[in-house]
Amino acid sequence: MNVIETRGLAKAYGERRVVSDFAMTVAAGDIYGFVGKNGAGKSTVMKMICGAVTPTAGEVVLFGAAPERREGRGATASAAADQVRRIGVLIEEPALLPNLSAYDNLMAKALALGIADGPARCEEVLRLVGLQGAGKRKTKAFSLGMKQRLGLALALLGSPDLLLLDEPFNGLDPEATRAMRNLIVHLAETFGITVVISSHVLDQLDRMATRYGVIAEGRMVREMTAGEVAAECGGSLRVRTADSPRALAVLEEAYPAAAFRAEPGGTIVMAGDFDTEAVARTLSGAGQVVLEFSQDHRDIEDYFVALMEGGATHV
Ligand SMILES: Nc1ncnc2c1ncn2[C@@H]1O[C@H](COP(=O)(O)OP(=O)(O)OP(=O)(O)O)[C@@H](O)[C@H]1O
Repeated sequence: MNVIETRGLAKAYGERRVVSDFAMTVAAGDIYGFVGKNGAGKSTVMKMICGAVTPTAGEVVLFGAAPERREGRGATASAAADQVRRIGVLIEEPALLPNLSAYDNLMAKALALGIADGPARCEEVLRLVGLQGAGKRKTKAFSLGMKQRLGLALALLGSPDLLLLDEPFNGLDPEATRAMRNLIVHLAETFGITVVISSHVLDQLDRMATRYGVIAEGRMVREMTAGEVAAECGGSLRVRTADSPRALAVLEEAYPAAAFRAEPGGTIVMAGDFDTEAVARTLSGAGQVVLEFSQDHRDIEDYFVALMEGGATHV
């Protein structure tokens, strides 16, 4: 089931279009890395998904059904509210009451949400985010990392099925970043929560995301699985020999699991990272004269920057 599907989503502020014809699909259980340059429109999209910003055009289908389709037009507003209640949101800095303790901040929201077992739930989410020892402290004394964790606790209070996290690693040191990442993965794996994370910290996303969406100038450039990113980022070996069809046959036999592509001009491209000497030995052992040989390494940063710039994406 798709937890989020946006169709033709658009937002303009006055004359300025910041999101246009935006199509995004997030499946249940995804940890979806939402990637784009500053100002590309990530926060605006997330705010439209959770109902904080009204789209200029298009629709957001949540949990497999647009409210009016599921409930009939009369009940649209309450159905939409039900859907929004299933979303936990951490967008920008969490709005904390500085003179209240972490626990009281949580209790204030628990009361507003009408959560039945408020005190127990507040203790539970404090424990989940590793703040059980700091519940009584006023939040004005919290470090940025603690504030972010408390923001996540607030987002978790209503037991959401979907978490929208906008730059959750912002301002965190490496240790706090790792703790936040482990926590997000734990939440996804233990409770089956679907997570959308916008972040510039690509190496963190690389360790957790199962799917990606890349936004540039308010438009979806591409969505892909982590496997596709790995395959496309994993580098490639380019080989040109005097007898390309024969060399291809030799390599396919020697590397049955590898993916090959033959380019015009006789160059063979093997997707992945290889022991170049072993490949060269295989070819020369089969009597093939190697004319050109190069290993191309791409990293995830280069790959996403190219996508965000609208550049080439293939090996
Ligand atoms: N309320 C608003 N009024 C006018 N313009 C806005 C408003 N909110 C956002 N924008 C503009 O919309 C564009 C997209 O902003 P948005 O915050 O969605 O981008 P982003 O990808 O989240 O960027 P960042 O990575 O810097 O957070 C920006 O140019 C921003 O200035």
